[in-house]
Amino acid sequence: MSGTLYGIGVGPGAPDLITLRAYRLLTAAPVIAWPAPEGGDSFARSIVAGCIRADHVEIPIRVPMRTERFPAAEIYDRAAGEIAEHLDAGRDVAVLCEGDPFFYGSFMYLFQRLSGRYPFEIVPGVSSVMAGGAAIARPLAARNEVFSVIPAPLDDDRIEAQLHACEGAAIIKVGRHFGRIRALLGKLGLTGQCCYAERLTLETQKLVPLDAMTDDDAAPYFSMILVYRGGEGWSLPAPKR
Ligand SMILES: C[C@@]1(CC(=O)O)C2=NC(=C\c3[nH]c(c(CCC(=O)O)c3CC(=O)O)Cc3[nH]c(c(CC(=O)O)c3CCC(=O)O)/C=C3\N/C(=C\2)[C@@H](CCC(=O)O)[C@]3(C)CC(=O)O)/[C@H]1CCC(=O)O
Ligand SMILES: C[S@@+](CC[C@H](N)C(=O)[O-])C[C@H]1O[C@@H](n2cnc3c(N)ncnc32)[C@H](O)[C@@H]1O
Repeated sequence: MSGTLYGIGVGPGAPDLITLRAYRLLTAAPVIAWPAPEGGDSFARSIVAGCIRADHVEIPIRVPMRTERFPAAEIYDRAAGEIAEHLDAGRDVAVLCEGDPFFYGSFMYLFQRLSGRYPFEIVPGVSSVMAGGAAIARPLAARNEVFSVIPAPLDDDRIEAQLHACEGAAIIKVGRHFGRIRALLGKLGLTGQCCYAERLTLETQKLVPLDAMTDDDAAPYFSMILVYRGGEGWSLPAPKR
């Protein structure tokens, strides 16, 4: 009998924000696969490093984080082949993903390649966006408000149109797009209603009102800008720095 493919959300960063199910499955699986950038450590693996044992077989999946799909597609093909060998031998494989696996996560590309052939289970994780609302102590959406998730690599026109159509938003994948996005939010008169949130739930978490930053400030990839226009007059507590 073949093994089961697990897509495991490990949460936004704090090791105790993984679910009981994620913990149970990843400690029971003999094989663990995790994504990482081409030249750096795996954030997903670092979140659960305390649960990984010497007898776990580990499969690193080094993904070129580029806008063109072709290089990543080849890596996913190869990783799917390696995972399939374990599944064929009856071994379960847990694929780690920071946050939730089906929310802008690389697990979906392995799922596409393997789910037709093997039993699978997807374990939802606490997404970074949910950690964002908790960190700024502000409900992300209420009543009939529309909350949007907007990827920063989109062009300004698309982002502006999305912002016009919602009361609240999380602009994710900020990284090198920070200056452009802050300038756009300024043009739209929204800077005063935004909070910049970096490395949420980690010791190094940073929360800064966007109007306390300049367009020249730098942001790492693991950052987002929360935009809040709706709600019923909640006030933003002084952020921890
Ligand atoms: C092109 C670009 C933007 C875009 O999304 O368009 C992009 N990643 C960029 C940068 C970047 N990404 C990461 C770092 C390291 C940060 C650090 O370590 O400090 C950096 C910074 C850097 O490299 O400079 C880490 C990372 N990325 C993802 C995860 C989670 C996961 O894998 O689940 C993790 C954590 C993995 C871990 O656990 O460590 C996931 C995705 N990133 C993707 C693309 C898709 C995969 C590619 C594909 O399949 O084509 C996918 C699956 C998203 C999707 O498909 O929605 C953008 C290019 C630059 C730009 O434009 O700014
Ligand atoms: C490729 S998406 C993956 C999202 C992830 N699957 C989730 O459910 O949160 C990566 C983006 O999520 C956001 N992100 C993930 N973890 C974060 C954290 N700990 N703090 C701030 N933003 C984070 C950033 O905007 C980052 O660019």
